[in-house]
Amino acid sequence: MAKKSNSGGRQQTNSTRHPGATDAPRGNQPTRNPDTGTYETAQQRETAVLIAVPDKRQSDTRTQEYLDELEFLAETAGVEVKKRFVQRLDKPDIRTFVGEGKLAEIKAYVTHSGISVVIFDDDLSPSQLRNLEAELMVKIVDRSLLIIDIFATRAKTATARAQVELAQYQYLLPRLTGLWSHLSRQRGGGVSMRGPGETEIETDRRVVRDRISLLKDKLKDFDKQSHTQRKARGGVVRVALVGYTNVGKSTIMNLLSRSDVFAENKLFATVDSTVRKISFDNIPFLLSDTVGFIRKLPTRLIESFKSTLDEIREADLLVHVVDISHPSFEEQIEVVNETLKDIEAADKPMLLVFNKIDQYRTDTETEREAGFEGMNEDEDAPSRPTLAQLQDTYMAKMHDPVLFISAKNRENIEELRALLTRHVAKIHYQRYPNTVIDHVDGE
Ligand SMILES: Nc1nc2c(ncn2[C@@H]2O[C@H](COP(=O)(O)OP(=O)(O)OP(=O)(O)O)[C@@H](O)[C@H]2O)c(=O)[nH]1
Ligand SMILES: [Mg+2]
Repeated sequence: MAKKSNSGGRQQTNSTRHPGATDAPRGNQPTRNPDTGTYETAQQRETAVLIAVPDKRQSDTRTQEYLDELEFLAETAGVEVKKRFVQRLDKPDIRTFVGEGKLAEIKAYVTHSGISVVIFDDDLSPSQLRNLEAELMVKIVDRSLLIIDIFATRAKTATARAQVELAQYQYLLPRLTGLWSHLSRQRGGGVSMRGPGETEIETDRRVVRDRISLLKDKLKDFDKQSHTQRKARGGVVRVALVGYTNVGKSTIMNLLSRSDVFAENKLFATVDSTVRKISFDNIPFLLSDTVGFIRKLPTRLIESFKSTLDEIREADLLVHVVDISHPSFEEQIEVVNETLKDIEAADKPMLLVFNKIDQYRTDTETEREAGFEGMNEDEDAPSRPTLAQLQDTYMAKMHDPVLFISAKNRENIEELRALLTRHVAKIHYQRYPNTVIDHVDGE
């Protein structure tokens, strides 16, 4: 991202690129790539520090897990993380989020190491953002902005792009300061357009508000179109793959539909939803791959992604994919269930698919691989059970059907296909009781 920048090759992440920025290239003479139309510079990746302010109850392990995720997000956005700062506070500082002493420590490091971005694992208020920018004199990025930025680089369809742009402008509106004042030029009006006595910032706010209502109208049109499209699909059973980001949804989609949806080891590889028509045992159904969830997903983003989330809301069956190899997989399940509640899709029939069993390691296995077996014996952290133990626990405690697979090694994929067929067939024949059945598996 630092290498390729639509906004003209200044060294910056998308995090600083507000929607619609059209600055001319300057700085270290970027060259324009004729194929992509973007500007490229020989500059190095941007460097960042991460800041977490957990409350006193949060364990160190948990704090580091959250920071691992934040670092993964930062890397996905093309930023290299150099250091993490943690300050335990019952309540973040109202003015600068971290306390005075910690801020001085961060500032010394940032200045000394030439850090260009400071990333917070929480959302900052507009005034905290301004104060921190003034104190640290580098770009300040909070969790929402980081996620919105990644979405912005990933959105491909017109709908997803409009949804992201809406989220960007909604984020920007309360944070407009003098920095953004050149936005007003984009309306083409310049000074003469302004009413008497109006400040530049007020003009900018108006520009942004106009843009927000335009985007909302545009999205309403898209909604109407997709509503018509969905009607045209008739009563075909609809299945949606849901889950935390990076758990393997797109990989499973590709396996089941033999299609070629973009999957990679980055967060939010999929932002647009993809729908494929599949037929198992002569029963057709639609399978959609959807945007992954994450903890503290900005509510604005959820709201503006309404059209994409409709795919989940209108599904007959959800396939909840979990990455069993992730240390926080149980919390991830919770986050997904909570988000499903938020979008009013929690009451749907669900299959729970634990993926990446090939990558699952118990503590002993991890230690053996790292060559220091037994070293962890007296730590109070609960040890990880074996896969067989986990399987037993989950089969017993979940009322949803459960399956353990490896999409990578194609393990238990036939079982997944059979389970899906059974459930799709059940819904299909409830809907069309008079259809002749060629062959239906089980149940
Ligand atoms: N080891 C292992 N890796 C897997 C497996 N399934 C998928 N992956 C990898 O996990 C990463 C994420 O896979 P995706 O299919 O992009 O995940 P996703 O859930 O669609 O992710 P988002 O679209 O970002 O929400 C990729 O690098 C996959 O190759 C598996 O069974 N085992
Ligand atoms: Mg995906």
